[in-house]
Order: sequence, then C-alpha cells, then structure tokens
Amino acid sequence: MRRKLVSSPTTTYSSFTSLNSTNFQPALNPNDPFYHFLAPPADETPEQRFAREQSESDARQMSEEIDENLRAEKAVRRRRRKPVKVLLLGQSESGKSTTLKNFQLTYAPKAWEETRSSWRSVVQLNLCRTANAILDLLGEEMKLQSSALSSSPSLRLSDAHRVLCLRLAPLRHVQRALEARLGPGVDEASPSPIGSPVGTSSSVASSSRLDPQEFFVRSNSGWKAAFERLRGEHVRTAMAGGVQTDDEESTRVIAGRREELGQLWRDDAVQEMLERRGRGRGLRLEDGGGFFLDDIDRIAVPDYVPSDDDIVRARLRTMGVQEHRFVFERGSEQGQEWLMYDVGGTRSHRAAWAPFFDDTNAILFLAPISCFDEALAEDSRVNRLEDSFLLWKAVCANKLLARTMLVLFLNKCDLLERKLAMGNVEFRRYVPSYGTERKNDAESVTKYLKQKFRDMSKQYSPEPRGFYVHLTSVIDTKATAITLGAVREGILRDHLRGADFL
Ligand SMILES: Nc1nc2c(ncn2[C@@H]2O[C@H](COP(=O)(O)OP(=O)(O)OP(=O)(O)O)[C@@H](O)[C@H]2O)c(=O)[nH]1
Ligand SMILES: [Mg+2]
Repeated sequence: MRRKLVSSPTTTYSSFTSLNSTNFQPALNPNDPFYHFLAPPADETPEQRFAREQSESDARQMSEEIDENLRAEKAVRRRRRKPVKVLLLGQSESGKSTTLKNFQLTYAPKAWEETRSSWRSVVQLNLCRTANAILDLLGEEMKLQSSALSSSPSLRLSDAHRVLCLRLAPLRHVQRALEARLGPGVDEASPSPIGSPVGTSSSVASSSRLDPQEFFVRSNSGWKAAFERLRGEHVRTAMAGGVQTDDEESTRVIAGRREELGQLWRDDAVQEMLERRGRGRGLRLEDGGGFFLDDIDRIAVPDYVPSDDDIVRARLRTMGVQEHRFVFERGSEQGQEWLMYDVGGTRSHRAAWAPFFDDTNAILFLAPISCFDEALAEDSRVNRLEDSFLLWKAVCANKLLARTMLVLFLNKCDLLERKLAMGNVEFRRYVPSYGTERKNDAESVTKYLKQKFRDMSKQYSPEPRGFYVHLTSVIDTKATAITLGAVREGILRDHLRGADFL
C-alpha cells in the first residue's frame, strides 16, 4: 500500500516529519505497527523505487519547510507579545510630541478621542499667552512713545489701542487660572525667545521677546495626569449640579473677548510692530508653537471643541520622559503593543534620555531644519541646527544604540520653505560649508542636509547601519500619517527580524 503524502494536511507533514524526519528507508522497523503501511511494495521495480524516493524526498523537504514556518510563527508570536519600544529624540521644539500626537491620531483613535476635550484648556492657554505677549509689546511701545524715548519711527498708536489693552486685561487672569488648573507641575520656562536669531560668529541674543512665555508640565505629574485632573473636575461639576467651573469661566471670558482679540490681531499698527520686532528677520509669531489667533472666530466661542489640527498644533512642552502606550486597535498588528517615550528636549533634560537607550527598538530623531538661523532657547550662543548636528552625532556614536534602528525626520520643511522663499536670509551665512555654488532654496538645502546627516551616520556609527530619512512637516497630519505608516512597517520588520523570521 502506498502512502499519501502530498495531499495530506499541513499538520500531518509536521507530525510525520517528527516521527521520521531523516532517511525514511533505514528507519523502518518490522515491529513498527506502521511497517506494512510504510514499507515499499515487495515487487518494486528500480523505476518505481526511484519515483518513490523522489516523491518521499519532495515530501520531506516540504514538511521541513512547514516545520520551519511553524517555528518562525511561534517566535513571531512570542516577539509580538514583547512591546515595541520607540524613543523620540531631538532638541526642544523639534516636533517630538507633535509626532507622537500624529501617531496617536492614526493608530489609537479611541485614546485620541478621550483626550479631545482636555486639549481645550491647552489651546486656550496657548491663545491667551500669545495675546498677552502681544499686549506686553504694545504696552512697551506705548510707554516708549509717551516718554519720547523711541528712536524708531512711531507706530500709529491711539487711545483705541489703550482701550483694547484694557478690554483684554482679563485674559491675564484667565492665563494664570489655566496654568494653575493644569496642575502643580505647571511651571514657567526660563525666558526663551522662540526663534531668536543667532549670530553667525558671535552671539546676537534677541532683546525683544516675540514669543509668549512657554508652558509645560513635569513628567512626574505629566500632561496625562493634568488631563485626569481636568476630567475629574468635569465629573465633580456634573455631580454638583452644574455649578460653573474655572474651565467654563475661562471659556466664557475668552468667548466674550472674541471681537477684541480679532481687532488686536488684525490691527495695522500691531502688525507693523510685530514686523519690526521680528518679521523683518524672517520671524513670525504664527510660526511659533501653539499659534491660534488666525482661528479666533472658531476658537473663542462658548462651545469650542478642539479639532484634530488644533490638538496637533497645541504646544505643551515636555519635561523629563513620558511613556505612552499604544495597543493597535485594528489591522494585522491588532493587539501589538508599542511603548513610545517622549522626552524633554532642552539641554538640562538630555541626561534623562540615556536610561531608555537599552532595549529600545528604534529611535525617531527629529531635526528641525528651518531653525538654521535661530538660537537655542536655553542658550542663545548655540545655533539650533548646529545643536541638532551634535545631538545626531552623539546618538549615532552611542555604543548602546549601535544595533538600534535610527529614523531621522528632517522636520519643519514647511517653515524652511517659507523662510527661504522670503529671500532675505541666506542659508550659507549660517552653514559656511554649504558653499556658494548651491541655490538658496528649500530643495537644495534639504538635499544638502540629507547628505550631511547621512555622512555623519556613516562616520560615527560603531557598525554599519541603514539610513532612514524622511522630509516632514509633522503639523500636516495627512502627510505624516503616510510617513508614519512607512516608519511603523520598517520598525516592525526590524522587530520581527529579531525573531529570525525575515
Ligand atoms: N510649522 C510647523 N510647526 C511644527 C512642526 N513640527 C512641530 N511644530 C510646532 O512646533 C511646536 C513644538 O513642537 P513639539 O512637538 O511640542 O516639540 P518637542 O520636540 O516635543 O519639544 P519639547 O517638548 O520642548 O522637547 C509645536 O507647537 C508644534 O505645533 C512642523 O513641521 N511645522
Ligand atoms: Mg514635547
């Protein structure tokens, strides 16, 4: 009797192989109950024998392949149970938290939805800070004009501006209330002129602050903890029969000042003042984090609910290291857990990064390339692009990370394009190695920077590694979703390769 080999189900091959996985013939034992089924026919001709052995060999090979696949699948399952760990690195304001938000929006929509209402306070705080920063500058200008100390031509400021400042004064109280409500971790950063220009040789610290003071929460309380507190507050209010909360009070005051906020932002003299204070150098308040004055009519309303874009653009500085856990809600990786670590990027926080290097699958490194003419907020002597180069070098050279996948985002491409298109700032002035041959446009600059980061990776990595780079503007959620799709696949493939599967 002949055995059926090829048409048997997969598992049969597997168990068959384990019963008798080497050369078939010598393993046969006349006492084996299967002997009569497995033994070749007594009258087998040499051709039949050849055909039989051929077919047995094919079956054995197929069986071994199936066993191999089963082993690999098991390893992948084991590997899948292990979370994928990703660390987001880069200087402050490079876009790490914004990238994380994109990730959450794309892959954990339920968790995203849960935090939506809590972001309202952050957007309102960003808005108040910007408005109050403009009011501060306006106050300064008015003082200079009344004391006739101003050397620059006078702005056309009138009593209407004074009235506007008075009408908007309650926003200072709202700002303080929002900061206080977002928890004990809320603190003020040291003065940090966002986008202040850096000198090409000696430092040129900006004396005029264009930015609203920053707002951040510490990691030990964290914005998640701050949000929990806000949510608890909503629940308590509902249980207490709807007594007005601080949150509602802030919303009411902001909505009540919508007209004046619009007037302030659209005022010609205010625009001219901002122009003189920074725009002439290519710096725009709109380009700083958390700018919402353009959307005032939509945001300063009693029933304001932040849109996805609002949440992505809301600026909340990270302190220390925050862990974010994602479990894929759908798709082939459903149930796969990812742990993403978002770190504070200022210099004083970088020492906290190292303990997370061990056991990390991938690093997403963000280098904001529009900042080539700006100084670090925490040290006005340091050029921001130069700082990114140094950080990238340190990450590439780190021995603990020698086998970790590095993915580079050359971020803020939208701002780079806008800045260079203005035509009054030369990239080569800040990066002399750029030379005089190349054009001063975004395409040439990004090409140059890509090559520069690639060369550094090659030069400083302890062992050869791939170079994965993306040109990004992570406030663009649609484009970023596509980039993150590619990044996620790459990281996952690398993660599974660790299980010797691929
Ligand atoms: N225009 C533009 N703005 C961006 C881009 N990426 C980030 N931003 C804005 O820049 C600000 C800073 O981004 P964050 O993601 O908070 O920066 P971070 O790296 O987490 O900064 P730290 O927490 O201080 O380390 C935010 O308000 C973002 O909206 C970008 O590609 N283009
Ligand atoms: Mg952050």
